[in-house]
Amino acid sequence: MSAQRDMKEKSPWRTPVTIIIITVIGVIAIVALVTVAVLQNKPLSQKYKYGIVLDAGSSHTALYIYEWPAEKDNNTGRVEQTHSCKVQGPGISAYASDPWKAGESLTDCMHEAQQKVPRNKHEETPLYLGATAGMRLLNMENSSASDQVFQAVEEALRQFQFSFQGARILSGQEEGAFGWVTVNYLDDRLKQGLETTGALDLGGASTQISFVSSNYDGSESPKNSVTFRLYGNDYNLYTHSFLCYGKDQALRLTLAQQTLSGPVIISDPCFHKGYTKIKNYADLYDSPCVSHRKPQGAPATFNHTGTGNFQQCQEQIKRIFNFTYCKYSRCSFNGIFQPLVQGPFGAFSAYYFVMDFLNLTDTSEPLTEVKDKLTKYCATLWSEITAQHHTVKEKYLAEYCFAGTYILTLLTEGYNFTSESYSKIKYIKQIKGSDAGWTLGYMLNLTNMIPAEAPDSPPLPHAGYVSIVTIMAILLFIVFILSIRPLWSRCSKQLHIV
Ligand SMILES: Nc1ccn([C@@H]2O[C@H](COP(=O)(O)OP(=O)(O)OP(=O)(O)O)[C@@H](O)[C@H]2O)c(=O)n1
Ligand SMILES: [Ca+2]
Repeated sequence: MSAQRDMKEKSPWRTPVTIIIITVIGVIAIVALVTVAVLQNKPLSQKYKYGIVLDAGSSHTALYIYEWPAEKDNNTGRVEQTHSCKVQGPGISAYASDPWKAGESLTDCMHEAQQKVPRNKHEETPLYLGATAGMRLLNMENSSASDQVFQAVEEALRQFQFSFQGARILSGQEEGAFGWVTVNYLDDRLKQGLETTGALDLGGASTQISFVSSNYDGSESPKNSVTFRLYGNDYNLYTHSFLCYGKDQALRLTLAQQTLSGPVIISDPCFHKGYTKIKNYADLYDSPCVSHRKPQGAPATFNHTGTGNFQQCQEQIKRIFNFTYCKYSRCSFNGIFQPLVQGPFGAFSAYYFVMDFLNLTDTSEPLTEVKDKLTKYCATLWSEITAQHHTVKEKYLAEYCFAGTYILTLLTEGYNFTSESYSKIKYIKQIKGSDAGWTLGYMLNLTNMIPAEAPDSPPLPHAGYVSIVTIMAILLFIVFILSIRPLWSRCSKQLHIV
């Protein structure tokens, strides 16, 4: 008996030290359990991924850097633009006769990108170049020149450590559709399945309109229809890109119809009174948008003189749209199908630059008032305009009367926006810090960042999961304490005996 008692008393499980150790281990285990629960799905340190897109537009090239958390969480609109760089000089299509310069022009912005993307991420960062209407026109006019420009650009981009994914011309459909994806992604409309926003993009050489129309299924004009399945929602998008109807080419079209007989002086209502400049016929007609209309036997130059009259300018601009034929139920212009515009719209690129300059971005202002203001602006003498805006590039400055009039005419006559639907347009440059344009949508698509189906939502939100594990841990702790209580009381009795 006494030997047995001796053994019991000497058992290591019965010493106060052992009991304290067990208690501490128990507490540590429970704390660890709760910590694991709290950190579940949350990385210890936030790591980022990067993507670079070069937008090789007709008038200029811009580089955009995007950043997103590396964790596989594609369920929120979390890709953000962290940096942009405007390439000095014209768009790459202007280097047709000197292709290597097109490549060289990109290097400054590429060096900037090297600085902005962390060094250890360069190799894994995809780099894309997408070209739009300027290269579309060059490709139509001289495909070998366009190939050479691409070769030069690719060679230049391969010099960098980034993961170069190629340079190509986007179709007008892609340009329109990706602009729409960008706007709706940044507005968090796709993930939540909200009513979408239409996209209006005005470039230098082409212009795009894209929107979802509830009473259009895409069958009437399949080439104007793009279908997407994003986050579990189906979208049937109407989109069209009008080549030659960007701001610069539309100006050529408008001027070309005033120079049919090859006059020496052109009195242009879209330019300010007092504006006068000698221009070359060869330059005006140096574009496939107008080259076929070059007047025979025209002199080398003409004197481009402004008369500053909004009403007459609008008349001239209307004539570049053809409304005479339409084989569909309804058309915008030039025989292109378009359902009635519907819902809110975001208007960006030159829509924004121009209307922002003219202080006409407030679309709650009635259209009649917008027209009145533009009438006054166009009627202002050129000398006054240059005096008021001496910091603005003269080429841009001379064209704002035309550009503003063109925008209003394109929207109301071309796309059939009414006073009411015009008020649903928002002129935008950026949404939540990222530029509106096709580049973000293009990258999201190429990196598969937008899933077709909504991500499986966990049965409980993260907070709910943490609460349940915490409650269970507390219960476990109470049970544990209760179970070691007899040991504690026996232990303290022993201490009393001693
Ligand atoms: N502050 C500015 C900047 C640009 N522009 C005009 O805006 C047009 C260019 O718009 P942009 O969206 O940059 O065109 P690109 O992308 O170069 O052309 P595209 O999309 O047709 O390829 C040009 O006509 C340019 O004169 C302007 O009026 N004011
Ligand atoms: Ca563009």
